[in-house]
Amino acid sequence: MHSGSFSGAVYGFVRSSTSQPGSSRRGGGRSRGRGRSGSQRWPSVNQNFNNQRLVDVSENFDELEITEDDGSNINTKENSAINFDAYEDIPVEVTGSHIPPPVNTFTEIDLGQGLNDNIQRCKYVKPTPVQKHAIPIAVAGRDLMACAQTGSGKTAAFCFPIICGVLRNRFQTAGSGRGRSRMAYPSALILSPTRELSCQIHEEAQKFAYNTGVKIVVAYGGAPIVQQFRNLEKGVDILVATPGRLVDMIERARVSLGMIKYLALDEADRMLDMGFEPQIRKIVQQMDMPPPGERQTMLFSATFPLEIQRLASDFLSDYIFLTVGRVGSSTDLIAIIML
Ligand SMILES: Nc1ncnc2c1ncn2[C@@H]1O[C@H](COP(=O)(O)OP(=O)(O)OP(=O)(O)O)[C@@H](O)[C@H]1O
Repeated sequence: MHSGSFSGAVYGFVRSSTSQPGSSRRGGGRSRGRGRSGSQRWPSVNQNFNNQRLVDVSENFDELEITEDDGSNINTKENSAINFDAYEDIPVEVTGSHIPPPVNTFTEIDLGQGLNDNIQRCKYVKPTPVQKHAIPIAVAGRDLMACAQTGSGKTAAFCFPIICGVLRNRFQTAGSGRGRSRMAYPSALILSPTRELSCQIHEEAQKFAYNTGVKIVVAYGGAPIVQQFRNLEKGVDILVATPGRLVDMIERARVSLGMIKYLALDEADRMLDMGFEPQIRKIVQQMDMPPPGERQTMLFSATFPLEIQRLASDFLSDYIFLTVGRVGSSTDLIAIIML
């Protein structure tokens, strides 16, 4: 059982003053804050919408060195998109059975050399609170319901375990399903509400997976589907998609979810606000996706209204419930849910 008494300090993450203009993806003007100083190296995500040219991380990452860092400069400009000083008072609640302990450094978790190198390239020295808890939980193979605000570092929290898992499975399975047919068989699916968020997740995930051989493809509506099919044909391990476009691709028999081992839903409350629940349920429950227990599912949401609680109980299996900071709307909170 989970208690819904989410009180405490106001969420303490702040945006870097170096955030890219135009990166806001919410009507309310909330910015995603992909703004560490190094991000000026990356092409604007908006470029992708027009010319379909996906970001080539290698063009940029080769310039970045892997540097040993003792964590003493975590508030320097290099990685100050997040104000780590604001962490101290952030309330964290974790409930569920056999909860893996949180970590204080990324190196405490066995993420593999390739991912560790890329974490250093990204200048992520210290995990954010959601990363401290969510990464060990997910790497242990557990399902997770996480309530955390935008800008808290959720992208890495679900990408690191997924990339790590895909790499581990490489040794056991044939990989990205290439060569079978024109049907793509991703082993991980990340659902997000908007094309902007999907592109941002894709861009981050490419950095994290740089040089590992893990193939990440993004699919979103409002852009020609043909180019996205071509990207899928080159092979895909991790598919980042908006719900409507993914349903379209599945119905055209170009994507199968039959090999999915990892499912992450980012900003689940936002997806429901946008009316995506039928598409999400179709994707997760009515296609060929393995059922809860046979896949690993991570559900991220800023708020925890009844609809999200229902999704959690329908999509997750023996899950761990993590709350970092104050959950969005106190009136939406329901005190108890059953595991
Ligand atoms: N451990 C870390 N160390 C340094 N910077 C980090 C760390 N984790 C995330 N960041 C940076 O902080 C910013 C916000 O992180 P991120 O975009 O992952 O948050 P998010 O919770 O996924 O946001 P959203 O809700 O908008 O999806 C990004 O610029 C990201 O690169």
